[in-house]
Amino acid sequence: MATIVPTLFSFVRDSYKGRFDVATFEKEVGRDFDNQEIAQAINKYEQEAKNLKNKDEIRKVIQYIDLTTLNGDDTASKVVALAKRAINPIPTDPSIHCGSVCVYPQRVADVKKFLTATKQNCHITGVAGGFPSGQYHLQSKVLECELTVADGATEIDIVISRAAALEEDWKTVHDEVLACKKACGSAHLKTILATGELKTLSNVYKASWASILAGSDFIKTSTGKETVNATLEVAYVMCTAIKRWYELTGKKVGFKPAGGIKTVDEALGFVALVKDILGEQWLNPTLFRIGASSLLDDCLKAL
Ligand SMILES: O=C[C@H](O)COP(=O)(O)O
Repeated sequence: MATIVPTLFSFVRDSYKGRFDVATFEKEVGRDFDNQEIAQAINKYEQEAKNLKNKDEIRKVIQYIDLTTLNGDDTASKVVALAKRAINPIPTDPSIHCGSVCVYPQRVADVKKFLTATKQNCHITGVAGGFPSGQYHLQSKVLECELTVADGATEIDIVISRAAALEEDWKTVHDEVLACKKACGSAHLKTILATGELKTLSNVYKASWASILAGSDFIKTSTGKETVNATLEVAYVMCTAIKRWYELTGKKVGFKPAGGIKTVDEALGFVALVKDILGEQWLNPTLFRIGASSLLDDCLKAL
């Protein structure tokens, strides 16, 4: 049995690899979400967040953070200052560091140069692939992923085509993510669904599934630039998709809520949700990140 189970897992996983079959996709994603059930679960996570609020959990939250700046006026000195903060977010405790520093493609080389010069390590996330609108030619999305990895990004955050998603063209959503995944090489790919623009929870589940099938290492809620960003409701649906994929294939896909998460209380709501749906095994920076530009400030205040 011990040998049969992994073999079965890899058979299911390999049968999905690199191809998109519309009928199989539709069969898998044809499910409804019970809004009342989700509302009850969210209420529970918000309560649990209060119980989780202690210094140990806050220190863990700091380690989940992809410390982010995504502004038009970002400069080399600004992203280097951010990288220093990501490497040593709690000045009195050098053992703690953030998950990564997250910047625009043109600023990746600045961070890499600083890390090389100072012989320090930190994951560099580059947002690429037409972030944040996704309204670019696929060739340019792919080239942007390649250039950003060449500049030193170890993780790439791309965003799906909402145009294709809203037109129910899930094959295009899948194929674009697959092309970007190939362009990333060994860099980890986090695929942003921009859930605030997907209109329905059913679309959020379908976008999750298309992105997972295409080989995303993580799925991420939002760019931080949509009107509505990370919510516990979409997190519930996305984590349900991650769980289903794990049950089918034995493969763990990470989860990254991002955008508008500013307080420890909000962050701990996502921690409670991940713990409930995916289990403790997901609660480490390999499988769980929080994309945030200002959450660290609130964490340090609460310590
Ligand atoms: O990916 C990360 C987000 O862009 C950060 O959003 P935020 O500035 O609302 O924290």
